[in-house]
Amino acid sequence: MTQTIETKPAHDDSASICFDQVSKWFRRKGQVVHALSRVSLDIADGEFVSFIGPSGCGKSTLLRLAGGLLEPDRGTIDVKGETPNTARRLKHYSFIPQHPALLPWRTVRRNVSMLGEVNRRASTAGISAEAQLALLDQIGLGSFIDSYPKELSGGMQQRVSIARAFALDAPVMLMDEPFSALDEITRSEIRYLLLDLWSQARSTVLFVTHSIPEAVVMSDRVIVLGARPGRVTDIINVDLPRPRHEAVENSDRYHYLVNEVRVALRKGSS
Ligand SMILES: Nc1ncnc2c1ncn2[C@@H]1O[C@H](COP(=O)(O)OP(=O)(O)OP(=O)(O)O)[C@@H](O)[C@H]1O
Repeated sequence: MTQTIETKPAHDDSASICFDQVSKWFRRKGQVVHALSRVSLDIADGEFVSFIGPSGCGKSTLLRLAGGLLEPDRGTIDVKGETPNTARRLKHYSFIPQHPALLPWRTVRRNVSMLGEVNRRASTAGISAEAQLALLDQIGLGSFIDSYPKELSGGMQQRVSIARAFALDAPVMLMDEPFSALDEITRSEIRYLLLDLWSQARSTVLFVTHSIPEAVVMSDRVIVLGARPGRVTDIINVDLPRPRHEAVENSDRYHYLVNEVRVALRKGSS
């Protein structure tokens, strides 16, 4: 039997993003894939929420629906009082994809300023040029601002992608497995850097990951999805104190929460 979990009553006024009974089907080669079933979820302003679940359970689809790149077949999504489409036009979003997708002919500095230049005519052109340089410094790229992407390691390129997203200063950030292409040491370093930047920006974050430890370290809540069709099967509140640094991974509470998510995932996929 499918289960729908509602965290708060639908359309909580203080929520930044509300999914209300959202379902999505895809049609592929004459077959219908039921990607998401009746997802209801309220995400608070400034909350960091992770989505975790088995491959194909609809995590990226949820992100694309929230970002207005797909339309739900049933249900509604509200982003700061707007439809996702309008929110996209109002430049409410920034996005960190799995692969950095930098422009090879632009330096680090000009990759980071790029989206602000594109949005110049919108009300949100992002942070100032000086603030962008400070951001690059904070993320460890201060000596590489005039380098080209091909001169950087994969981890450094992903840092540029993160800086580019934060430079937009958008109220909602969508992150689709942003660390999955990185080795474990780089991944761990960058996740805490991202948390530092987020603690200053305080945007609302929807973060897709396959990593249980990562979901726990980063999030205020971990949303566990089950597959066929994709649906919310559990929600784990992460009450670890912030700011979080690597030491949090030594705490008993962290290990307890990692286990909670593991058990929820097992339960959701059985
Ligand atoms: N554009 C599309 N056309 C047809 N089917 C699609 C499309 N996008 C997604 N799907 C299907 O919808 C389901 C959910 O896909 P989605 O990519 O959201 O899952 P996911 O949880 O992000 O997967 P993964 O963890 O492997 O990245 C899958 O069965 C997928 O094949």
